[in-house]
Amino acid sequence: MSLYFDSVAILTAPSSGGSFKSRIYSARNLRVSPAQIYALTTEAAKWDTVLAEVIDKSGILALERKLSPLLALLLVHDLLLAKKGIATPATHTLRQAVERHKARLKAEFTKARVRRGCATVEQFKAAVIREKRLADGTSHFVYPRWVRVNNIRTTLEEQLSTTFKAYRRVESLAELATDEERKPEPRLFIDPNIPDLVAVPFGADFTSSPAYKNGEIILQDKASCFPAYLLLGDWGPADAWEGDLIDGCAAPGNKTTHLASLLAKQQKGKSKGKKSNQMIYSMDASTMRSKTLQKMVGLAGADSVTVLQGQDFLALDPEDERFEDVTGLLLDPSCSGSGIIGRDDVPQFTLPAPVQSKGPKSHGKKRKREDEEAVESKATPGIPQAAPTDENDIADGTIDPERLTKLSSIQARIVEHALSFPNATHVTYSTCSIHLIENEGVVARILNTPVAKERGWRLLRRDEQPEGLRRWSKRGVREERPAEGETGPSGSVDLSDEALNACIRSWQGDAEGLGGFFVAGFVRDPALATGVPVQEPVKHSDNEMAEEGEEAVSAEDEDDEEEDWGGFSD
Ligand SMILES: C[S@@+](CC[C@H](N)C(=O)[O-])C[C@H]1O[C@@H](n2cnc3c(N)ncnc32)[C@H](O)[C@@H]1O
Repeated sequence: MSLYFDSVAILTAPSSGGSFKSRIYSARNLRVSPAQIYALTTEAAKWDTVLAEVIDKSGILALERKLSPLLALLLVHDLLLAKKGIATPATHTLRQAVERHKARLKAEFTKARVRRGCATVEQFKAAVIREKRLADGTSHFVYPRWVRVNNIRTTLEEQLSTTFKAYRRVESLAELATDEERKPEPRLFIDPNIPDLVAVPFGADFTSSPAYKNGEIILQDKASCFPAYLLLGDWGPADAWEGDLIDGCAAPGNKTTHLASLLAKQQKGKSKGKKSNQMIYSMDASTMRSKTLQKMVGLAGADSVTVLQGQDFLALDPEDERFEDVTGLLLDPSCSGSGIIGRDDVPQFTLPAPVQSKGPKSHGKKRKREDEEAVESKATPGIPQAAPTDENDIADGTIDPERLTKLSSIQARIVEHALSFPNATHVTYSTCSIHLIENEGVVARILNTPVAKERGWRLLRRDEQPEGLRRWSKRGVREERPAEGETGPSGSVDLSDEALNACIRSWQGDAEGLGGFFVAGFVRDPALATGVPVQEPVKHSDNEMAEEGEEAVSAEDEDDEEEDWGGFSD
């Protein structure tokens, strides 16, 4: 019974953030393999509505008082749908409690299938998934696999005729939705906003394809491609980007290699033989994650990139002569990761109705039964650790307000530091967070800094953005409030409509197939510069950014910073 008791314990434990899978894999005191628990819980979640219906109609909860609704659902799932049936010895009392009613349960399952007009279990499964998606309003969701073509090694045209040769081109993301009745047909959608980006059905696996192994294609979400495109955008071979670049928070390297790919495309059209010596300085404060960055840069063939392993961006001296030609900086610092799909994705089950109590006595009995069930397992979900290949390094995605405030202070400090590079003209700031305090809040704060005013930094307006992003409609927001009945950060920000329109957002759960993301671009406008000199910047120590495994936020000096910023109204 360990599989079922441990699964119940994991499913009913209070949420500690992080993806469901990583919580299982880092759980303590499991008596069965995490893979077994993950397989059972995710499969049973697909069938929950039908299993609840079958259990209710068969009335077994009233007859078998030892079974709780969730335990019954998991056991009945395996009885009806697992190849080997219930995974316990045949003599176990709870297995017997379910198997005693096998004929009745099977009959109810068959009736449920026939009622939906399905001839096979596969058709039934597809129908149930459709039914559930319609019921919870997610029928229009498509989360595809996004694939970026690396212009250093290949071109989109070349990939369309090789890696994607067998793929049929479709005209909308919705056409990529997988119908679980049959194996997904290879289909491909060319993204209209980001050049050289395609989407394919989620199940597509490229990890063993030559194009992936040779760094010709890179698996990178669409929103994660916004920052590099916003920075280097539509500059053409005739007027290619001038100057060097810095990616200050770069591991595992998706945006660095995207910058390199965009530069390579601009260079390709330039006069032959004229080799560019443009540099991209790419760094990460984490030594371990820097190794992944170095590997990814090598695989992408990005010779223009110099990796500064373990380098804290805040400790970089803007006056260092190595950086005197730096004109553009991309900053994608650590954030809460609240926009990442898969955070806190614990399956929510529709359960069979519990047995009605007949007065206070039987209520007491039910409580006792649940308590007994809880002590059957000592399993506790773990706090997941971020892998070096995760774009965001904050592992659990929890939204403690104090932590968000600290994160936003560090984020603002990082962007402020970028604005102080003497020849910088363009800077982008991005997060994969949905929270105002880490996004528009940081922007408001930055625009009010002495360095922004003295040097004439302002937001890159929507009408100045690269063509593909100008057409992107999701823009900055002025206010954040938790949904009714939920708790979470709230606040508002004092930015003009033009400034909010300059900020780019994406959200989980709409038809765009993305997670939550934010990016804003800053440009230096000499006409706005006050010229009032900025005071000597505060020196930051090299180890302000902690190594992996530790808090990525330093709390020092936070109070001083909060004083001169009045961005949030509550
Ligand atoms: C969101 S991830 C970056 C993802 C990366 N831009 C990509 O696209 O693959 C944030 C990274 O910033 C690094 N980081 C945080 N603070 C830093 C600092 N002060 N200097 C350099 N790196 C920092 C973290 O170690 C982490 O790897």
